[in-house]
Amino acid sequence: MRVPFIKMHGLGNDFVVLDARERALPDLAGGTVRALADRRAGIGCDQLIVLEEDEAATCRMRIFNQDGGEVESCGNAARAVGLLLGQPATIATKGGTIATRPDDAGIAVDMGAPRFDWQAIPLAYAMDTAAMPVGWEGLEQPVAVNVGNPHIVFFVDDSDAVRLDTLGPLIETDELFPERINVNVATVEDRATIRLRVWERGAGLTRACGTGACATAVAAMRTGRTERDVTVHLPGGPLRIAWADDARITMTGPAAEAFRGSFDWGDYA
Ligand SMILES: N[C@@H](CCC[C@H](N)C(=O)O)C(=O)O
Repeated sequence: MRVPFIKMHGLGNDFVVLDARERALPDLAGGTVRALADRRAGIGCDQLIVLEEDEAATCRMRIFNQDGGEVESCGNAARAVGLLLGQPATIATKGGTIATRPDDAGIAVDMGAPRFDWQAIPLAYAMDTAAMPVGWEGLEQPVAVNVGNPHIVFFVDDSDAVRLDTLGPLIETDELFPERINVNVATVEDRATIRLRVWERGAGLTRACGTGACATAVAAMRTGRTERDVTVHLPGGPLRIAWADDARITMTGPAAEAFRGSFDWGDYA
C-alpha cells in the first residue's frame, strides 16, 4: 500500500503528516512510528501526525512521538495542521479541542486552558505546583503545568548552560511523573521575553516545542515573572504567547511545508 505524506515543521520541530481523512490507514503500531521517524533509516521526524475525520471538529489530530508513544498535544503540529487546513478550524486532540486561524505572523492557535492541580499534571503525589520542593543537580523549585500535555519548567540564570541532554532524560523518567514529562529550562530576559530550551518526552532535544512555550509562559505569568503577553525564543525561533484572563492560551507563530512524498507501508510495518 502506497501512502502519501507531507513533511512539515514549526520552527524546526518537524513532522511527517499522514492524512487518513479520506483513506483510512492500517493500525499504527509503535514499531511503525519509530521506523518512519528514524532519521537514518526512515523519513525522519520528531513527531508523526495522523489526521482523521471528527464528528464535531474540522478534523482530529493524533500525535505520536519519535519513540512510538501516542500523546495528547503538540503546539507546533497544531500550527502546521492549521496551515494545511487554511481557514479558521477546530482540531480535536487527546488533550482537548483547539482552534486555529491564519494570522499575519503565521498561524494563531487557541490552545485551551492550562491546569495546575497536581493530579492534572499528573504528579505521583500532592505538592505545590507553583514552587515544587524538588530538584535535580542544581535545577530546583520547578513549576508544573498541563497545557494538554504535561510540562515542568525550571527558571534558571542561563538556559544555554544547562546540560539538558543528560538532565532531560533523567527528569523525564523520574517516578514523580507517572506519565513522564516534557522538561523546559527557561531564562526570563525581561518581563516580555523568555529564552527557552526543551527536552521533549519521547523525542529528546528539539528545535522548538509549542506546548513547552505555552507552559513556560504560563508558568512565568502565574509566578509573577512576566507580563501576560510574551515572546518565547526557542533555538528554532520565536513564538508569541498570551494568557490574558487566566483562561485560554493563545500561541502565534510560523509553520511551513517542506516537501511531499510517499512510502510503501509494508517497508515500515
Ligand atoms: N513538539 C510538540 C510536543 C510534542 C509532544 C510532547 N513531546 C509530549 O510527549 O507531550 C509541541 O510543539 O508542543
